[in-house]
Amino acid sequence: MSDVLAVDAVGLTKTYGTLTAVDRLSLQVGQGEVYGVLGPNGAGKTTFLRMLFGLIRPDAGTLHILGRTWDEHGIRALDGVAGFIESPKFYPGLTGRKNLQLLAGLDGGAGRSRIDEVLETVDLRGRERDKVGGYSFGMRQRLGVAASLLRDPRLLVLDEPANGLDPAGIRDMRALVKRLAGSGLTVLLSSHDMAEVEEICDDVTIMRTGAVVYHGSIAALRAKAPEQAHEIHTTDDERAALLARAAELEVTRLDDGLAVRGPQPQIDALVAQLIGEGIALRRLTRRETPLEALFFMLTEPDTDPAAPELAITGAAR
Ligand SMILES: Nc1ncnc2c1ncn2[C@@H]1O[C@H](COP(=O)(O)OP(=O)(O)OP(=O)(O)O)[C@@H](O)[C@H]1O
Repeated sequence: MSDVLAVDAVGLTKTYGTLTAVDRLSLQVGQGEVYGVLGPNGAGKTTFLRMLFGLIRPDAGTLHILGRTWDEHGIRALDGVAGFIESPKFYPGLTGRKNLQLLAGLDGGAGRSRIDEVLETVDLRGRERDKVGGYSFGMRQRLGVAASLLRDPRLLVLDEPANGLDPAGIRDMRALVKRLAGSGLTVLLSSHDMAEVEEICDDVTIMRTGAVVYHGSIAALRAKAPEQAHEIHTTDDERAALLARAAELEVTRLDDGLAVRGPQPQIDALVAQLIGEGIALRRLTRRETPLEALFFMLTEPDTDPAAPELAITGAAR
């Protein structure tokens, strides 16, 4: 595999008036990696991808894509790159296959011979002769991936590919991205969903209001995550809270019930103790996963990502 980075952004900045949509973003994606750019709405993910696709120009910073830059290479900066921003657009009155034929033609025709193969890859064989207007949203997203694959890219860029899909659509899209990643393709995807990035990506950059609050591997992020929190509802939440605190669990009173955070064996012991004390357990459910909890800590407006307990800011590679 070549040493050239798939994406090498340094100090990338984009402002709109007084708003800094992307603030000195630096990130490096190696070839063969599956890289997530994660952040809540408005974090600057799409703005970054727009700069990557040359749809807008950065105000500052440099961006190399497979070793090329927009300034030096123009549209050739996208050689070997494919993907889509927001949702892919197709002619609804034409079939999936016809749409792909048209796109392959626009791209110089090279992809025509790949149409069957890419339809197979995205699981649309059997539906390729149906009009796209009758496709589900998930099928259209997968057709968008098929259209990207026609170019036989080395780098696939996907902007929130599972956004707006139903649970089955999300499952299919994640499985597709994982299959593509497993084939050695470099994938850069944006998402607001920690669980999605955790499932698919090796490395992640987490953004909040334009700035990077974490860079690094999912494994390193996981090591920083707090313990799993559970929500418990009992016949006596007051006493249950006292017992949980005595067991050195972190306790938060909710409008209804308690949130307790701590190691699983201590939670198990608490449950046994509650029952021993004659307090019935009405419900015990897991709250957000530890990584989701960490994501909220890093990105919610009222938290300070530089706080010592979150001391992972600037862990850039
Ligand atoms: N053309 C524009 N003009 C003015 N402000 C813009 C423009 N494009 C983006 N912004 C602002 O830049 C910020 C970052 O937007 P961006 O779309 O990149 O965020 P995002 O992380 O992709 O979020 P979302 O998931 O909501 O799309 C937002 O505050 C947005 O309102």
